[in-house]
Amino acid sequence: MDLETVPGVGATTAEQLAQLDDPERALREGDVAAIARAPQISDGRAARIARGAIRQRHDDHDEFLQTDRARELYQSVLGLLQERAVTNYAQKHLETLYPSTTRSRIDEVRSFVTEAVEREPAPEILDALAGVSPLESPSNLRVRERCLATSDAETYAQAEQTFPELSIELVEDARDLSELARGYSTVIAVDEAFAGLDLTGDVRVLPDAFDRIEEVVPERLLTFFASNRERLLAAATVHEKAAIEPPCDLDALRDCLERLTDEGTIAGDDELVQLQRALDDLDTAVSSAERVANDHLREAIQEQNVTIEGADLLSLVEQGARVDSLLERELADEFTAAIEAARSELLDILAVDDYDAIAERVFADDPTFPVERREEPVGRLQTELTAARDRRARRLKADLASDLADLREPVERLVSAALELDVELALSRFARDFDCTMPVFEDDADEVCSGFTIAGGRSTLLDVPFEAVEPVDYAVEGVALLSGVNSGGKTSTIDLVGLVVILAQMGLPVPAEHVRLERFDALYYQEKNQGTLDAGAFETTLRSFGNLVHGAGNRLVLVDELESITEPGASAKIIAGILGALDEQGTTSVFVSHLAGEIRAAADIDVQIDGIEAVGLVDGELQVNRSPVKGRLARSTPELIVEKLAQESSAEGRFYDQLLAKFEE
Ligand SMILES: Nc1ncnc2c1ncn2[C@@H]1O[C@H](COP(=O)(O)OP(=O)(O)OP(=O)(O)O)[C@@H](O)[C@H]1O
Repeated sequence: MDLETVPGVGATTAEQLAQLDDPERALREGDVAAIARAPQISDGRAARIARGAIRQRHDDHDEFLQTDRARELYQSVLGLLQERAVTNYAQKHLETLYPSTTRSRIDEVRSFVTEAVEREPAPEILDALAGVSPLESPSNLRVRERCLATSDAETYAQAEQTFPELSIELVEDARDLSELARGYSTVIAVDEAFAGLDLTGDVRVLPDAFDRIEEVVPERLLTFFASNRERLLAAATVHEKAAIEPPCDLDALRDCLERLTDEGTIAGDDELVQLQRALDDLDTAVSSAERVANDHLREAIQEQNVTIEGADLLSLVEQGARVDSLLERELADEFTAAIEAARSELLDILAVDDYDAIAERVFADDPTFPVERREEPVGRLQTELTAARDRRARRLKADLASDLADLREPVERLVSAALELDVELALSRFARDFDCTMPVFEDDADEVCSGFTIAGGRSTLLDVPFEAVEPVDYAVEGVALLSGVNSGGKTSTIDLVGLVVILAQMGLPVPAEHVRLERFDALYYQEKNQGTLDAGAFETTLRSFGNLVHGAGNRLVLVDELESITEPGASAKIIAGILGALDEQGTTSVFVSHLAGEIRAAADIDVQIDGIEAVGLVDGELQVNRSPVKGRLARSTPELIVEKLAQESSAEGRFYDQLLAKFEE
């Protein structure tokens, strides 16, 4: 795949993307999190690139959202979806959902969503998802006790690429290798030519080292699993709680993780622990053994009455004989017992098998007081224990790395599946929280409909809790004016229309009992202006409508109180003209207006007027029927208040009757 063919990806971005492990997969699957891992690519940019790749796949090049308000509605929808995702990954992935004009893209998402909404968003799954995130490969791993050696410059360069964790050394002959073996615990020679040579030190000749990466650097796998432990365990729990078939044996995975420390070394091996402990305790164990022997001897000497014959005393004094010989003669048994006690103390503390012979040599059989260690056997013990520990650790690491190698690829799928589930659950939660249903597109249905029909629609964007939102029925084919009392819900109704159409064209379910619509090419939503525009701004707004009425295709146009841009008389004429042009094009349009009557009067066409009516005034509060009534110009709030005053029998009754009659003219 040529990355530069993706819309929005130039030469520099293509280079940045090429540094990913598998950029084609990331683009194909819309994996925003992976794309964002490329250098210099922000999350927002990654989402745009992923959307570009999807658009390219569906040959979907038209922008559906044509105005700021349309884009704002889309962002609100996205926000509601993202709030329902647990992982950062899913939040970003949801940004690849956009309102599309192509049937293949809408159908693709619809089939994904149809399955997703069946998923039960159980709290224990959501809890487990909190611990899942994409797997990471630790980048700063260094293994210092091992090196790789070659005599070939090309192999050297290749080794540097393949084994960034190891030092790579250039050598000429066996002597160089043996020299290296003094500085490293293990030297891995990769040239065939070194096989069969007499090499000293731990030098392994592995000409196929490049195919045995796990064996050469088992630490790479071990640290990968150690640093991703929590994510892997969480992803495993997600699979169990959601009853999804895992791509690997989860017990085997857990068992492997238990054999690893957080640093990527071996955990839970008794023998290794014993060897390490013996090494750590060696010095204190020897000191403790010395103390045992000397305490024993001190006690024995204190209790002893030594009778020295004159000849012996003379010999001691004249020949400079040491007290040792006296000790040997008089306290031989006690000395033997003291040395035995010291040896057994040492072995008890070290608690490792197979080292008795060396440990026994730590204390000499020749009687001395005080008893002191011999450094040579202590040093031997140190060397032998270290070698045994390293041997054991190496073997266990190799065994574990070989078990982990089988899990390396499945765990990627394990985590991906958990993250994808989060995307699905976000959609499922959205559909459940807002009682959504799948909309029906005109081109899916037997009966052709144009425009839209919403039954029992409830906006998710209102300033009241969703449970308190009153359902709205509204259908428009062609152009319509929407009239209604102040605060009756006119803006909220066209918001609902915009919201429903955006969701439907994203391929998502909509918050309504039933929705039918045509597949629109674009959404123009002109929000209400705050106050009259100056001449320049007025001209710009008019120009935007000029462009709109010249375009072609099935567009949806929603406009809120356009009359506020200029004086009422002129507004009514302008709106009537725009409606006429839109009607000619067959565009579906809803214009919210307080001047619906005046506009109809100025229009050349028979414009449909719908009305959001107040059904009465209770304690000064308007009671509103939120569903626009077809073909009815809604009475305004002032008219309702005048009517109420006229009905109340009062001295001014006649005055209010006359006022009311003015409204009915
Ligand atoms: N379907 C509904 N269910 C419950 N409350 C609603 C509904 N529609 C609107 N409302 C309430 O009515 C308020 C006013 O709605 P909205 O702004 O849409 O009215 P409007 O007719 O456009 O007002 P204006 O004539 O002042 O522009 C909303 O803020 C909301 O609290």
